[in-house]
Amino acid sequence: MPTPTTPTPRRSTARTLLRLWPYVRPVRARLFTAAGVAVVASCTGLVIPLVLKWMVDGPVAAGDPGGVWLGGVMLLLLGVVEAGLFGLRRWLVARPLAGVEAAMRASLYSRLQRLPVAFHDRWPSGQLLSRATTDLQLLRMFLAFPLTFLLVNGVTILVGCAILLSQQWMLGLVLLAPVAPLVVLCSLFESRYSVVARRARDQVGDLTTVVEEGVLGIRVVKGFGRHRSQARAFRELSRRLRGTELRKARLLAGLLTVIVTLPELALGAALLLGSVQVAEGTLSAGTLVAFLSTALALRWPVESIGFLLAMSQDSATATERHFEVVDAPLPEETPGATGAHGDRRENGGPVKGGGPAEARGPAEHGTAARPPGSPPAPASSAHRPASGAAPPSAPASGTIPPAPAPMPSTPSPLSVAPAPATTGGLRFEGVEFRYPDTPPDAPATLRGVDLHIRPGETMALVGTTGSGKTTLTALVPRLYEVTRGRITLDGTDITHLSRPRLRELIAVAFEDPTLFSATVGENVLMGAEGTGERELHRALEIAQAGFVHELPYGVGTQVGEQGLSLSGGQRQRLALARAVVGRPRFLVLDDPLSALDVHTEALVERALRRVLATTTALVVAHRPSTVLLADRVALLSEGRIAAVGTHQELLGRNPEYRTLMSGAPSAPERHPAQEPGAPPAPDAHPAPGPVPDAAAVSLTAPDACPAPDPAQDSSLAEGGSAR
Ligand SMILES: Nc1ncnc2c1ncn2[C@@H]1O[C@H](COP(=O)(O)OP(=O)(O)OP(=O)(O)O)[C@@H](O)[C@H]1O
Repeated sequence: MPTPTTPTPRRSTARTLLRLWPYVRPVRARLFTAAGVAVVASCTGLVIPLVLKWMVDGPVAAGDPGGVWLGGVMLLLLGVVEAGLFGLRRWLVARPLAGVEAAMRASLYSRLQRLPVAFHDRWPSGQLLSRATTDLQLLRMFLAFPLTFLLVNGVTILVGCAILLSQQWMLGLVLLAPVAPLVVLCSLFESRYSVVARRARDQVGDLTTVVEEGVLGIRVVKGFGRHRSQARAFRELSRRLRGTELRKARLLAGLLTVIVTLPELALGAALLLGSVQVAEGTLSAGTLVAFLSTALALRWPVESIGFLLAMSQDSATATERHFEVVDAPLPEETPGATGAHGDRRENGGPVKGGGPAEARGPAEHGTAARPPGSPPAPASSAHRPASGAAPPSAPASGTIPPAPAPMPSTPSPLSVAPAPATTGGLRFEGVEFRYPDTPPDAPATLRGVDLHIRPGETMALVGTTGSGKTTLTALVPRLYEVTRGRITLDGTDITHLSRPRLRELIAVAFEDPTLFSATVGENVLMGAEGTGERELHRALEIAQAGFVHELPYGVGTQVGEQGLSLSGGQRQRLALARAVVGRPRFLVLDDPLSALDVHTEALVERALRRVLATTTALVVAHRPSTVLLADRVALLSEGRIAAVGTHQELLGRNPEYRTLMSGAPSAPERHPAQEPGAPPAPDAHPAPGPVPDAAAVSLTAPDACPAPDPAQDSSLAEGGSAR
């Protein structure tokens, strides 16, 4: 795929511009009519010299004032008609071309939304912004002006040349003599100008990136007093862009000089020759006047060719850049991926111990069909009692009521009965992941990750910074595609689910809580389309986001761009509310409480516990307090799951985990049995004792114990829960 630094190989200008046809097609009738009107208007202008010839050779020569007046009126009428037709052309194209620009922008934007995160990782945002704004403006201008006038002026020049030749073929040939050198010159200009035009557009994109970074990062720039270095970077890029624009101007000036000079020389020669012929009596004065008037009427169409070619080149470059994004391959959908219908739970999810929440019929769950060979559904996957579950009649109190009784139905994946504990839940099987820009000789970020989060279970994911936790969580909603292995949700490979379906099943709260320029309510409800006020308030309560009620307009308050008018902790709570508002079946939280104070964190944890009791969740955790939300903990180390167990188990037997949780700066020890990739095993040397914060950790001990999973490592099946 091309990137801003590796543009697509250049096609001819005409072929590149022809790619605009699908956008122009809907307005072709108006566009062709407008072009026809402009041709008529331009040719009307060419009739004026013929009327002049008639006047000079007729009424003027005969001293007939009535004829002269008649000629004058005819000239006036012709001028009015020409002006009126050009006005009509403008009116015809203005509205449809604004529509073409809007359609192109919409298609670009929709493509940007659908392109994989890996694409956005590689493309600077300024390059995309400039493609969506200035490039498209340029294309609209091209369709409105140069495209029409290339045609109009071409036809005018041809008709004009025919008139010249028919009036006096010898003078006509003199006037046409510069055509051959001009054609060669124009083609040379095109090849040189196209390179510089592309460079200029890309530099505009780079400049936009710097402006965007400077504006978005204004706090850092000011905080570190970096405005001078930012300004320097900006000036340097501006200087380069200026240089490129000057090069463009020089090329265009060179072309224009020749385009103006050669026809002027030819016109001078024709005038001289014509005057001699008039003097010799071989040419009438009227014919010479008409000839010169026609030649002068062709001056603008000829001289404008330089500008029109330059604008066409700029537009071809903009078209190329537009299609580099629009042609970028979308992530592949597995043929037959299951449906896009909603599976939002109205009555809660797979309630732990509260009944087979996943055992719901298609009437309740949409129409997704179970692929052949899907495992049969067992009676229940719940393995601990639901804590804090409210009865179905009172679901808005921050608790999630148990699911209704199973309905007899045709099974469908992820929407009916729970899969067996061995295959149900969220499972990573031999998952390997390598970022596209990772050098081939560098190790993959994730290397053979095997992890099973049982239905209804909460698994904490811990690991040193940069160990790949965020990367692993990003694979679940398919923000990136696994390089090898697979991820299953209740036994169904996520690549067999359509993306809308997958997004319905999984909610994610990222480490960096991005908010949009919208109201608080809109930001939260983004997590579940069509969800009402009640759910919104439930989600805000879970996330302990009561602060929104103190905002000037409550949930209707606009948050600034990227939510920067809110504190980090407030943004994080809104992001958490967004994740839980749709009562997702699977929840992926990337360190969701990192920006909260201890008091708020405890409150959020308490509410979150009730949500986690009804979902299958993977929670990236850096702190023991977050780890305690989980039933079990997985330690990610050097791209592999190095150990899985309860918090207490890992504290007892895994030195690396102990070090991580205690915050000790020393490098983690590693027992041979815990080499990366080795199956989790009990520590040969039991832990020497509680880590410094273990006592604090046990103070917030949980209210539920997960049942052991025989499918998991037997060493992990024993021991109590950290909760
Ligand atoms: N978009 C990307 N392109 C290339 N490499 C990346 C990208 N994002 C992350 N990485 C690399 O992948 C590795 C894992 O990053 P990741 O963000 O998953 O770590 P993490 O465990 O979540 O770290 P932290 O605890 O600091 O959030 C790092 O070495 C990082 O440099």
